[in-house]
Amino acid sequence: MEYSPVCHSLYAFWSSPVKKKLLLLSIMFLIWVYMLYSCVGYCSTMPSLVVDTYRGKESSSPVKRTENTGAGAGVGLVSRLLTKPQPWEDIESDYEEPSVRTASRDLLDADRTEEWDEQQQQMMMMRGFSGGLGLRNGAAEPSAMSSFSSGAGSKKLPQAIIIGVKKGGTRALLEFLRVHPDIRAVGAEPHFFDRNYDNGLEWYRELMPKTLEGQITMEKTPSYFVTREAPARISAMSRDTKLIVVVRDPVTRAISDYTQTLSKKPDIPSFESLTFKNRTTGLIDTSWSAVQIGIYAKHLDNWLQYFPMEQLLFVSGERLISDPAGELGRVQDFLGLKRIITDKHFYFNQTKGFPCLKKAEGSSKPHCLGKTKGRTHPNIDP
Ligand SMILES: Nc1ncnc2c1ncn2[C@@H]1O[C@H](COP(=O)(O)OS(=O)(=O)O)[C@@H](OP(=O)(O)O)[C@H]1O
Repeated sequence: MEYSPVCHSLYAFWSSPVKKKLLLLSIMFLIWVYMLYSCVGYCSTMPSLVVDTYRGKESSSPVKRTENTGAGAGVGLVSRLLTKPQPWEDIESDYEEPSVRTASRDLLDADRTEEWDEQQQQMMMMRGFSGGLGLRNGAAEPSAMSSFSSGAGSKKLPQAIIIGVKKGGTRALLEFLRVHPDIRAVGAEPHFFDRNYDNGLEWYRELMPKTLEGQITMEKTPSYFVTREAPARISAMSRDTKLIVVVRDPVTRAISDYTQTLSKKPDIPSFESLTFKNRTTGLIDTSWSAVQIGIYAKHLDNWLQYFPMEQLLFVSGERLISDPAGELGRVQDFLGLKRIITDKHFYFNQTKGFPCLKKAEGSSKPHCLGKTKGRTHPNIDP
């Protein structure tokens, strides 16, 4: 047999117990790194412990809570790196459609400004997050680090969107849906098809959580329903997009909208005086956004120019409260998913006065929506 220096040094290496241990340790280290890599990927689709700790401390403004500056920004970044956006984020939709905004009173403009700041913060955070991880010029170009930290799967444009309506119960629906293992959703409202369209589809896709084969990517932005350009834009992204609209009695919806504004600006005029142009004749001011958003048929017409009725599902905001499992059953059917979310996922919380999840996604504890969902409405003359 021919003498081989390679075989000889390998033999010499293997016969030394210290070197043998070193080799084994290196192999174990490599396996550990591989497992860590896989786990990070897996964890990114798993409930988050990081965020749960602060989520437990109820606050009405999680965005402000975590993502402003200093340590908070750090926690926000880490949580976004390790987890998908969290359920039960109690972000509100204080938008107004532009036409409505012009016609509405100062108070609602101010209201929108406040919300706009909050949304901007959120978006800036998203931009900062993407930028820091290898995005150039807003184009999706994930760096090695981003691929590493966000794990398995790929980011896809949403196949289903909750497009409205504001104050209909959209947050409850999204958070209930997130319990389903085949649904992955963005926690915050991306506002892509109304405010951020110029950022481009790649920017939008980059906001999405990674999904595995067969999983559905979702988002909710209730302002889409009343945005004139939204149907054409969504159709241009994909004509197959499934659209979900949570509708609620338009009068209750208007009061809910008003209550939200009132909570931020207690000095606004009464609901009645904003509703009527002339109280004696009963002439309603349909240009007031709270009324305008509730003219569902008008907005729906716009959607039907681009999508067939079969691609739209109307969820009852009222039944979402009285029979959440029933409504969730309809939604799962519509999305072509197995009915996994059932009665056993919900319980009625007497204190909250609403159905809550026995175990929210991301937690083993029961969870209700935060205090900005389910406000006490002022008494309005029937
Ligand atoms: N389970 C559960 N818990 C709490 N609240 C619930 C729930 N299901 C539906 N709702 C109703 O959701 C209303 C808020 O609607 P949205 O989430 O669409 O609001 S927003 O447009 O995103 O700001 C909110 O309206 P208000 O009661 O006026 O606050 C609730 O009535």
